[in-house]
Amino acid sequence: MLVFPNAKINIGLNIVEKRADGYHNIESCFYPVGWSDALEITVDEQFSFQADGIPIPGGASDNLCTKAYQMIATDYPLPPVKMHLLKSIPIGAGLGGGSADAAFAIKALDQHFNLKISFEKQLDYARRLGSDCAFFIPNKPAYCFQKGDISEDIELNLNGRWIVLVNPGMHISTAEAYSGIIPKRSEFDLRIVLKEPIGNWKHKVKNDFEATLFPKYPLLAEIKEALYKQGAGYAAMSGSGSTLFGIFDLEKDLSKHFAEFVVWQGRLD
Ligand SMILES: C[C@@](CO)(OP(=O)(O)O)[C@H](O)COP(=O)(O)OP(=O)(O)OC[C@H]1O[C@@H](n2ccc(N)nc2=O)[C@H](O)[C@@H]1O
Ligand SMILES: Nc1ncnc2c1ncn2[C@@H]1O[C@H](COP(=O)(O)OP(=O)(O)O)[C@@H](O)[C@H]1O
Repeated sequence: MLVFPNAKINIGLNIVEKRADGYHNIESCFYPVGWSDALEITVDEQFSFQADGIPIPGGASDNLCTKAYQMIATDYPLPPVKMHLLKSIPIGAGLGGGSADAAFAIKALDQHFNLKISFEKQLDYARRLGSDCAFFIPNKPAYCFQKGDISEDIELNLNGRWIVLVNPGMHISTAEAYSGIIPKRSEFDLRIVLKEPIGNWKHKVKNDFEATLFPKYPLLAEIKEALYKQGAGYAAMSGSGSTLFGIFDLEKDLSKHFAEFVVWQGRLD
């Protein structure tokens, strides 16, 4: 079975408070984007995990795909499989690529082996692998809160708009990014602000990681500004960085403009 785990962006990311378990409660709109990996799962004589494409830190046993398989195999009679991942989504980039791989592995194992794991149980498995992971089970625009692992539907439809993602290549660790944050209550209810026209978002829809990461990595702020100069209706950093995104009304090829970086662009759907 072949699946294509896709990335997400965070449209607004408020870090509201530190929790007793050391994690942070957040409020964010998660939105799926088309930048994807490819994950193939086939029955084999013994379990193996192989990755090609962008090198992934850690070995096969550390990979979230392996962890997803082991977790499901503890509860269900799964045959050994070969998992082959073609990695394309940049790593440590705020795009949730590892979480997407894990969630798509859960969904693919369920479907391929007809395990009939309920939707709620798939969410629970995903939550055990990472805070971002549950979003990728339904994989549709959502308002996510608590650790980012609880969600409600959001009325936000950006279908047909053009998105440009610019990844300058630095790997920012999520844990390190959170450690520099002083949490605070959000000024605006994201669910309400996102109903306003996109042109109103610039000063209201904020990613709290920008305030600590932009001074440390000025290039990130420069790319965001460049996206606005190119006509983005809204531009921001995704998650804990280092990817910036710009949302445009009309198709705009910025691959040459950002030639020194890794760029993905396409239509939102
Ligand atoms: C910042 C966000 C925003 O969507 O995305 P990324 O930038 O990683 O894509 C997420 O909150 C990242 O979620 P995820 O990458 O799944 O994080 P996890 O593996 O659960 O946690 C990694 C580390 O980040 C910190 N962490 C994570 C989530 C959270 N709500 N509070 C935290 O403090 C913890 O230190 C934890 O040990
Ligand atoms: N399949 C995977 N793809 C990417 N990273 C993975 C994967 N499995 C485990 N990891 C680990 O997760 C870390 C970051 O995950 P990733 O989802 O790419 O970043 P981010 O949290 O910024 O979205 C990597 O440094 C890597 O060690």
